[in-house]
Amino acid sequence: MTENGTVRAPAAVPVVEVEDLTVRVRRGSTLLTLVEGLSYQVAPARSLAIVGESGAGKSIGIRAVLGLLDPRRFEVTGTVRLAGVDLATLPKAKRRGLVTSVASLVFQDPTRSLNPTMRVGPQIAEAMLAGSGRPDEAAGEPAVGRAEARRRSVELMRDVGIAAPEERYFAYPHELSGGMRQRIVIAIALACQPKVIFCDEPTSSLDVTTQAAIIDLLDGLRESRSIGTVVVTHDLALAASRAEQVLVMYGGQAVETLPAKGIARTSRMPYTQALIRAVPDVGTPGRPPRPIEGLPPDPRTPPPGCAFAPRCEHVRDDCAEERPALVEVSTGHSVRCWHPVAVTGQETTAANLPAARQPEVTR
Ligand SMILES: Nc1ncnc2c1ncn2[C@@H]1O[C@H](COP(=O)(O)OP(=O)(O)OP(=O)(O)O)[C@@H](O)[C@H]1O
Repeated sequence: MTENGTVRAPAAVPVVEVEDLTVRVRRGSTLLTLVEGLSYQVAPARSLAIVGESGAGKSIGIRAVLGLLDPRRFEVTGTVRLAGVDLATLPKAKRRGLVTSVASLVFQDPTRSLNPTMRVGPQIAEAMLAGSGRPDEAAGEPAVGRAEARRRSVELMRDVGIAAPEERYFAYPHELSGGMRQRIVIAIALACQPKVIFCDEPTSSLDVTTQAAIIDLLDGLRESRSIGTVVVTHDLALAASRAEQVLVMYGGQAVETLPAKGIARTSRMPYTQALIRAVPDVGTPGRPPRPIEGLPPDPRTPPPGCAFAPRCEHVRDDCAEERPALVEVSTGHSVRCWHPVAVTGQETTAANLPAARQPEVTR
C-alpha cells in the first residue's frame, strides 16, 4: 500500500533467478571449474544476453540451469529458481517436469534439434502432448488430445511466421530453409507455453537477413506472450542492439553486467571494451575491428588474479595478484575489475566506487 492508499502492483516474479551457480567437471581425480559464482535474473517479457568468447562458460552455464548436465561428470552448486520455485526444494522427478513446463531451449543448429525422419508439424504436436505440453491440465481442464494438439500446432506455425502452415505441417525438415527450420524449433519451444526461453546462439547458422528475422520473431514473442529470454551469443553487436541487459562472461565468471543501451559508452570493464572494439563497425569504415590478442584462460590453469589480466591493455602490477569481486558501480551495472576504466579511457580509482562495495580480497 502506498502513502495515498493506492495498492501497488506486486513486482513480477522473475521467470529465472540464478544465484552463485558454480559448475565443475570431473577430470580424473580432479575437478575443473568451468563456471563460478554466476548470478542473474530475468523478469517476464525481459531479455538478457550472455556474451563472451568461445569457452567462457556460456553454454555450460545455461545447461546447468536447465539441469541438462550429467551428474556423473559435472558437479553443480548454487540456486536456480524458475518462476519463483527453487529447484532444490523439489524431488528429482518433479524437478524435470517443472523445468520443461517453465523453460525451453533453442539450439544454434535447427537441423540437430529436429528429427529428420519426422514431419515438422507432428514434432510440434508431440512436444505439446508430452507431459509438460498439457497446459490445460494445471487449470483442471482435460489434457490436450491429438486433434487439438494438431490444431494448435498449425496455429503456432502461423504465429512463428510460417506461411501456409496447414501444408507445411506435413513437410520434412530437409524440405524447409534454415530460417524456416529455426522457426519450427521455436514453435516446438513454445509448445509447452514456457515462461522463459534460453537460446544458445540461435542465429549463428543463418544468413544475416534470416538472423534479423529470427531475432525479430523472438522479440515479438517475448512481448506478446510475456516470455523472458536468455540469449547466449558471441555477437556483442547483436546482444547490445536487441537485449535489455548484457552479462559478459570471461573465464567462467561474469565480469560485467550492464544495461545494453549505450554499452559502448558505459562499459567499464576492459574486456567488454575489447569485445566492443573487436566488432566490425560498418558505420566508421576508417576504424577497422581490433581482435583481442592472446587466448582466454584454460580452466586447467586458472590465473591467480584477474583472469583477463594477461590480455588487458590497462593491466597494473596488482591485477595479477588477487581475483577481483563483482562490484556494483551503479544500478544494474556491476564490474569485476580492480581498475575499472571510465568512458574517457581513464582508469577509475577504487575510491570512486561506493565505500561499502570496495572490491573484496578473495584469495
Ligand atoms: N561436455 C564437456 N565436458 C567437459 N568440459 C566441457 C564440456 N563442454 C564444455 N566444456 C568446457 O567448459 C568450458 C566452457 O565451455 P562452454 O561451451 O560453456 O563455452 P561457451 O562460452 O559456450 O563457448 P562457445 O561459444 O564456443 O560455445 C570450456 O573450457 C569447455 O572446454
